[in-house]
Order: sequence, then structure tokens, then C-alpha cells
Amino acid sequence: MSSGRLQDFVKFGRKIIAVGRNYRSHAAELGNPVPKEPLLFLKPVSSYVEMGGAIEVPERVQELHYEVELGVVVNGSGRDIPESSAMEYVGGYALALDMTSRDLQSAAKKSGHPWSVAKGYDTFCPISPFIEKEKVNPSAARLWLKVDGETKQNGVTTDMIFSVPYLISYISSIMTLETGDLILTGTPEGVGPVVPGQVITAGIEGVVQVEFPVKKR
Ligand SMILES: O=C([O-])CC(=O)C(=O)O
Ligand SMILES: [Mg+2]
Repeated sequence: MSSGRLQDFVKFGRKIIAVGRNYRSHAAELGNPVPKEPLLFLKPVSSYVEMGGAIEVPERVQELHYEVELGVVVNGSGRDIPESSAMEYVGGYALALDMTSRDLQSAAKKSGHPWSVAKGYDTFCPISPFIEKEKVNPSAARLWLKVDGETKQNGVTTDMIFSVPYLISYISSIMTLETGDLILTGTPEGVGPVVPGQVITAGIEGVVQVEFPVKKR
């Protein structure tokens, strides 16, 4: 796969595989237990929104939360990938927001239902441009997020419970990873609500910055 094509992962990637509760600080702030193995869910690729677009708050959603996350863009097709060679499948990175309807997610959790609705609306995966692999250290990247200029999240990927190579190995033991897939590696503490009219800025320190306005759908 040419690197030019990889840069277009938002258009041809097939899966967004997200990891939940991968930071103790975030599991704790929502009163959730720390998982013993990675907690996975899928977001549809139709939830991508690129810079220049807006995050839309649907009518049904009472409490829309931001979650800043390091995204890993997969290069190559692999199944049962050993942790020792997992980094060979990393094509690059992206900064992503795992937008979440916290009210719909809480209701789903109570009734034992999946999170697809809470996490899957259009525009619930704002995404940065593709970032070259060499520019990010996935075990020491500082992630930050501000709402209207006020810092809300500031965490470092060193605090992940499950590392990027472990996640690649684990996910590929369940589903084949394919070029253009995106792995969302979980959010650090500080999640909270946004409402129409606000602006989210977020970044990987020293690497990339994104900006997304929030509006009513
Ligand atoms: O919704 C949640 O709390 C789980 C999640 O996505 C995360 O930890 O990043
Ligand atoms: Mg998340």
C-alpha cells in the first residue's frame, strides 16, 4: 500500500476499533472498574469528520462528551499478530475525538445494551490529518483538549494500561486488521460535556492541533 493511499485512511479505511477504559484515571472518574483485558467497541467509519467540518449534536442527545485519543493507523493486513512484530503494522497516527453521548451510554450500560448508538452518530469521530509514524512516540505522547480555550484534558500515553503493540496483537487475535483501519486507544481523565456554539481544540503536543466547532444537527 502506498503511503499516499494510507494518508487517505478516512476515505478507504474499513474499521474504527476503539478501546475503552485504557487509562485508570478515566475509568475512575466514571466509576468504572479497570478492565483485565482490553474493552473493545466499534465506531462506524461514517462517524468521521475532518477539519473544516463540525461536530453535530443530535436532537436525542442530552449530554455529548469529548474524549481525546491517540489513533493508530494500520498498514498491512494481519491476523494473530505477535506483540513483538506489532509495530510493523503501524502506518502512522492521527488525533481523534471519541465523541460519546454519555446519557445514551449510561442508559445502555444499565440495560446491558451495546454502545453503538451512543458512540456511532455521524460526526462522532472528529479526526486530524494523517501523521507520519516517525513523528509520534506512542508510549510518550502528550494529548490535550480545550473547550473554548480552557484546558479540560491533559494526559500522556505512558499511562495507558494496554500498550499499542499489545492492543494490535490482542485486536488481531479477534478480527483481521487491514490497511486504513484506525485503532482508538482510549481517553485519559477530564472528559466532559460540550454544547452547540462551543469550539473544541485538541492536539498531540508538538505534533498536531485540530479545531472543531460544535453545532446542532
Ligand atoms: O466511553 C468510555 O468511557 C470508554 C471509552 O471510550 C474510553 O475510555 O475512551
Ligand atoms: Mg473513548
